[in-house]
Amino acid sequence: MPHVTAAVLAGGAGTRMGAGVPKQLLPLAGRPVLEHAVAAFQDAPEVDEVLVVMAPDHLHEAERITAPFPKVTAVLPGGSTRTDSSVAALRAVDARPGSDLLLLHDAARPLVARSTVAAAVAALEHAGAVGVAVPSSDTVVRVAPGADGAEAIAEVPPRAELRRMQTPQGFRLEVLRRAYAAALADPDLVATDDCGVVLRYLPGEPVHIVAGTEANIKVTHPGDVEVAEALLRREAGRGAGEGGR
Ligand SMILES: Nc1ccn([C@@H]2O[C@H](COP(=O)(O)OP(=O)(O)OP(=O)(O)O)[C@@H](O)[C@H]2O)c(=O)n1
Ligand SMILES: C[C@](O)(CO)[C@H](O)COP(=O)(O)O
Repeated sequence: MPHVTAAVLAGGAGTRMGAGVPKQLLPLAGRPVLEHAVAAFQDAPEVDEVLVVMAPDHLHEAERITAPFPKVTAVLPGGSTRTDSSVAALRAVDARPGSDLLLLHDAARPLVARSTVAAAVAALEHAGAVGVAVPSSDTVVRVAPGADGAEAIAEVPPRAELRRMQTPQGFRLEVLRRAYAAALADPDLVATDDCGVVLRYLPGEPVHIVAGTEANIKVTHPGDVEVAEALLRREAGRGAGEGGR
């Protein structure tokens, strides 16, 4: 059996939320957002170990929140971008040989389903990289400045080919290691997720997709915690196990 490490990325500042504290520390149904995300991996039988990558000024809060979770083996300081925090997780795993698979998950996605974690790990039996995604119900367009300089539609990609990426995103360690070795040598590296890093820097490496759930939202803007609370209540109403949580 492969050794699976999940890294919960909680190194962000929550600027868009504007709460005065990082959004992963905000209460969601009585527990911090971060605790929900960590609990999802603690409860996942496929996961052996959990690392938490926390905003450097809030390491002690993360240590306190995660202390009851026996799978949490380290709380590490994050970097200034999400990519830097992913690299911090990768380096920590690399420094302790024994891991085969690494799942990178946004702490800001506290409603990740157990079935999603299981599907991501299962896909790594045959794939080097896997992302979780859902179809888009909106039409998604690419924009560019028009002739008058104002934003205009430049392209309407076929919606059936589009997916919205979520986390966790999972990798065989040697794949993520090679991808980031190339990425970090690129002075123009800009990435919004880790599957994108593999796709760009290891073009021969297929990145598989498994279906996510609509409930796996990323708490990002004011009001999202209330949405997450409503989703949690709905999942609780469906009963444990049903609805995937
Ligand atoms: N330097 C960073 C930035 C982000 N993250 C984490 O990556 C996830 C997704 O990032 P995002 O939603 O952008 O979180 P923030 O960076 O906190 O939000 P904002 O951009 O509004 O400041 C979050 O769990 C966040 O804590 C991280 O570990 N390290
Ligand atoms: C990784 C991610 O959650 C996939 O949708 C997303 O790209 C993170 O973006 P953010 O700007 O760091 O929230």
